[in-house]
Amino acid sequence: HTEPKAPKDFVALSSVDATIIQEIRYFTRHNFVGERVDGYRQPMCILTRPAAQALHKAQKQLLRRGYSLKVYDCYRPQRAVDHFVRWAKDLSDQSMKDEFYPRVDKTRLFADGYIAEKSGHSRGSTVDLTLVKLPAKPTRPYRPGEPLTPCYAPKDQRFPDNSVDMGTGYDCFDTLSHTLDPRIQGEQRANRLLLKNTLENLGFVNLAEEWWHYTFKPEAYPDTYFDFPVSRRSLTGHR
Ligand SMILES: C[C@@H](N)C(=O)N[C@H](C)C(=O)O
Ligand SMILES: [Zn+2]
Repeated sequence: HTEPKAPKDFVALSSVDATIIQEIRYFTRHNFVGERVDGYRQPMCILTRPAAQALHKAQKQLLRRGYSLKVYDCYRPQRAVDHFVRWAKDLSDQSMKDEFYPRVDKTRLFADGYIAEKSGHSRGSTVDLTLVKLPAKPTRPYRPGEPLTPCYAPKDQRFPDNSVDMGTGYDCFDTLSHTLDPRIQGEQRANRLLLKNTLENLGFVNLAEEWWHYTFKPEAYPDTYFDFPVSRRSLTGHR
């Protein structure tokens, strides 16, 4: 049967900037759901062209300072958000709590602003990302069932990530992930601010609850929630 296609101003980020590192977590089982999320057919970053071009500008500035961007999530189909909603209603499934939301009750994740039922990601101009100091270290895959460590533990105890220390891991649903949380100081705060200042200068707006979440403004599709799958095919022969 036919899946919806992306409008033609959506692009693969790799075609605009091949140097930006991609670790698409919802394609893997290493995320708060603990399984591949609906609609992620390939581990790729799709965005509206203006958002991708703005990330390319940010990357050029950061490379000069010895850093690279690394994206964890970009365009997110509505069916993926619906998967999050279904997962959130199933209180018997807390398999990833010990890493991703140890101190937040699962019933609070939407009310506390960590996950949205209508997400900016589905509009195509929102991205979750971090900084990697170059040269990037290799990473190891997550092994389903491995012991989990809280995402706010000291960096050397958290699940290994070749990113700089932002004070918490990605998708750490905790007040410590609030971008300007006063408990985050020193190098961790400086890292958050380097990402924030670089991106805000180029037109991105941060979500105060999450140091990793940015929307490029003005949005090409401020009120359309797309549902084409994350795959090369969604971009071929598109409208
Ligand atoms: C789930 C997390 N990565 C995220 O993107 N949260 C915001 C609030 C969203 O779902 O749009
Ligand atoms: Zn996000």
